[in-house]
Amino acid sequence: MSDTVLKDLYQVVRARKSSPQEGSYTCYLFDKGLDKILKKVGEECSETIIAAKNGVAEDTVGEVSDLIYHLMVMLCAQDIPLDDVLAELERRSEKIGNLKQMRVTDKET
Ligand SMILES: N=c1c2ncn([C@@H]3O[C@H](COP(=O)(O)OP(=O)(O)OP(=O)(O)O)[C@@H](O)[C@H]3O)c2ncn1[C@@H]1O[C@H](COP(=O)(O)O)[C@@H](O)[C@H]1O
Repeated sequence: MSDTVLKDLYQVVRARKSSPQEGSYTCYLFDKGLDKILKKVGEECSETIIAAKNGVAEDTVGEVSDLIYHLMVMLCAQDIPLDDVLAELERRSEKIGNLKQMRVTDKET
């Protein structure tokens, strides 16, 4: 899988917002508005939990993918750049990585 798939998905979703297309599910969601988008995020979240609880990996992968797509729609609906989320994850990764490194160093001394 390309590591740009998330960025590509976000770009497609953003393009749907600025230039609506016939038959586009994304445009249908933008037309319905934020409450509908948030309802879908909630539904997909619940379906993800149920799939994970059932323990069928293939179903969980499908539900997580639905959830991520709807999160991308939610971010676009609120004009929040995906890069802000990626930067936050990167910041946490560095911060938590540094903390773990400090703990290892503490144990060694
Ligand atoms: N990743 C997705 C994606 N994941 C899920 N879905 C749609 O999300 C919907 C979720 O299904 P549900 O049964 O929960 O909902 P529904 O009953 O169809 O509709 P609701 O009335 O409940 O909203 C399905 O119609 C799926 O097709 C997606 N639709 C689009 N994308 C991506 O968005 C791009 C643009 O899609 P369009 O906007 O449709 O051109 C596509 O190329 C994909 O990359």
